[in-house]
Amino acid sequence: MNGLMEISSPELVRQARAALGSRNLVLVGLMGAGKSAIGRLVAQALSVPFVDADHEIERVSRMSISDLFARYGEDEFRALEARVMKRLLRSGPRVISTGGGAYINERTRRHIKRGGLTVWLKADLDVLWERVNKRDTRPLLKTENPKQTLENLMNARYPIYAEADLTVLSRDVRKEEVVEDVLAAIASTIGK
Ligand SMILES: Nc1ncnc2c1ncn2[C@@H]1O[C@H](COP(=O)(O)OP(=O)(O)OP(=O)(O)O)[C@@H](O)[C@H]1O
Ligand SMILES: O=C(O)C1=C[C@@H](O)[C@@H](O)[C@H](O)C1
Ligand SMILES: [Mg+2]
Repeated sequence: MNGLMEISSPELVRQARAALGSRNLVLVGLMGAGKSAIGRLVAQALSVPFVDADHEIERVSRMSISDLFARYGEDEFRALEARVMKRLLRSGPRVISTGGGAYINERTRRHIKRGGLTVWLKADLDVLWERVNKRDTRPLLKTENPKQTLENLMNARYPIYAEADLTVLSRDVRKEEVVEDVLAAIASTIGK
């Protein structure tokens, strides 16, 4: 979906935009949750800039995420991710879609908590699997049983994603519906 999205309620957009103020909206969650796809649409609805942290990491390193993992390993990737996130969080408002492991890393999570309003896009295993099994660009899923790996990641990570300020269910419905749920969740923080 690349065209302009139909948001049913301009009032909802207005409330969400007012609630966000100058903060960054930071989307967290597992691979396939829709952080990139939904984040782009939420930014468009709110008329604020959108940044995808994975793309930003690829841009500054001039390498793909897969190559970064293969050449330098996960620890180096996480250190780079933490630096990029810290910089992205310095000014707002914008919508920042994180990589799936960003919020799990303690250092990066600290930066995020300081600099943004966080939304966990939560999805169940089958929805995630349906979405991620079409591409093999995710280094952590290059295992013998990637669906099992995804389930293990869910079990390990869901308690940490649950620390996010807001949770929205990313389910098998039109993206616009999930976008509206995100806007409603942001709007609900007004005055808090
Ligand atoms: N509500 C939805 N309905 C249908 N498809 C969706 C929905 N949300 C996301 N998708 C699709 O699922 C796929 C994965 O989504 P996306 O790339 O946004 O996930 P992500 O959370 O950014 O994952 P990663 O952490 O790997 O970057 C994309 O092809 C996207 O278009
Ligand atoms: O869940 C994860 O740890 C990752 C998710 C992707 O967004 C990338 O940031 C990378 O593949 C690692
Ligand atoms: Mg993404």
